[in-house]
Amino acid sequence: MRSRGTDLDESDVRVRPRRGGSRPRTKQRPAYAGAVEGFVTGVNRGRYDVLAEGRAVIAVTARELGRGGVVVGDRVRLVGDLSGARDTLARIVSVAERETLLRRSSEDTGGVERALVANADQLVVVTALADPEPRTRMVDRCLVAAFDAGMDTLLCLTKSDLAPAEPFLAGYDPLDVPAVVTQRTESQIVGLDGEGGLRELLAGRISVLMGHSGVGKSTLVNALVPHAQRAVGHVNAVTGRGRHTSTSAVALALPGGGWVIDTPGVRSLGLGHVDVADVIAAFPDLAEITTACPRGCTHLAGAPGCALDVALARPADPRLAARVESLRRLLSSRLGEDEPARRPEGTA
Ligand SMILES: Nc1nc2c(ncn2[C@@H]2O[C@H](COP(=O)(O)OP(=O)(O)OP(=O)(O)O)[C@@H](O)[C@H]2O)c(=O)[nH]1
Repeated sequence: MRSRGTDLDESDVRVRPRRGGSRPRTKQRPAYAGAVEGFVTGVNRGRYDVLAEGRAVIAVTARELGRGGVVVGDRVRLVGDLSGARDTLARIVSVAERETLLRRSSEDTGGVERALVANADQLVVVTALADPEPRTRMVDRCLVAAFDAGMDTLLCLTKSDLAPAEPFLAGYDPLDVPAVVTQRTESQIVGLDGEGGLRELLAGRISVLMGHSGVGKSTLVNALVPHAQRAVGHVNAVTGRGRHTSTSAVALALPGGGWVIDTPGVRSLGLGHVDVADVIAAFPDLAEITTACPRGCTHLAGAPGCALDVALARPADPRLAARVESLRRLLSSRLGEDEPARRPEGTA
């Protein structure tokens, strides 16, 4: 897996250039003797929820780590009071190198980039088949963010009692994105248990759940994680939208091992940071074709000299055309925001 993001280790923090000297750094740097490892499960106004030595600890960060340097999913080292007792604080002194990093930009054209979740290996895009209507463009954009982050993807289609999944799934078949379909009944959630069910697909992994408000994400999380008590909202009958009852990303331990990281209902996901090559790398057959493209090729339909067009012009694998078309849909979803921002419910 690709490595990204902070590659601080314990000995990198607290090291300041020696005044008047530029002696090369040696291994004998100040280290935090006795620092213990922890896993960041939540971030709230500069305070971090960390699981360390089996206890839930609240921590702040060492000044050297800067603002926003630690996100949910980070593996950190901690010093200070690790008792987890009320009114005690530990201190995060280093952040381990990240295996993946899910990010968003403030805009599609660049803008401020923000780390969202570290070290997750799977992005689960949760979409209702109806109420609210599925939004392909937003799903595509979530997939692009996942591929950029080096994460696997999974589509979770909820509310199959309201609409069939097949028409929606047909659009993703060429991309080979796996999918699971769920439906809540009075007594259970169909698609959760058993072979190929959501529980199995999440087992032992660190999965980020992302989806619009009202798609039924909290309903799933509550079923997956006993005692999660994620607030379940109501979809407004007029707007078809939920109420953003979840407010910040939080990592919840799955009973059988693994984590789900529940994120607040996404409104927009700026993709200005995304490198096209990272997205294409998720499709090795197409990536190979694009090695023949001119430098800086956008790989969109009609891009001058794009090797994908050349490949399409030859009689080839009948699936290729569908794959190229779907990849191009993903790539063009990067351009322009998801939808014009709508006012949150209840505001004038
Ligand atoms: N018909 C139907 N309704 C469902 C299903 N799953 C959840 N719902 C309902 O959809 C509404 C929204 O569910 P939530 O679980 O709160 O959705 P959410 O995505 O977490 O929304 P936020 O908390 O606003 O982020 C609730 O009224 C649920 O009872 C389903 O499979 N079928």
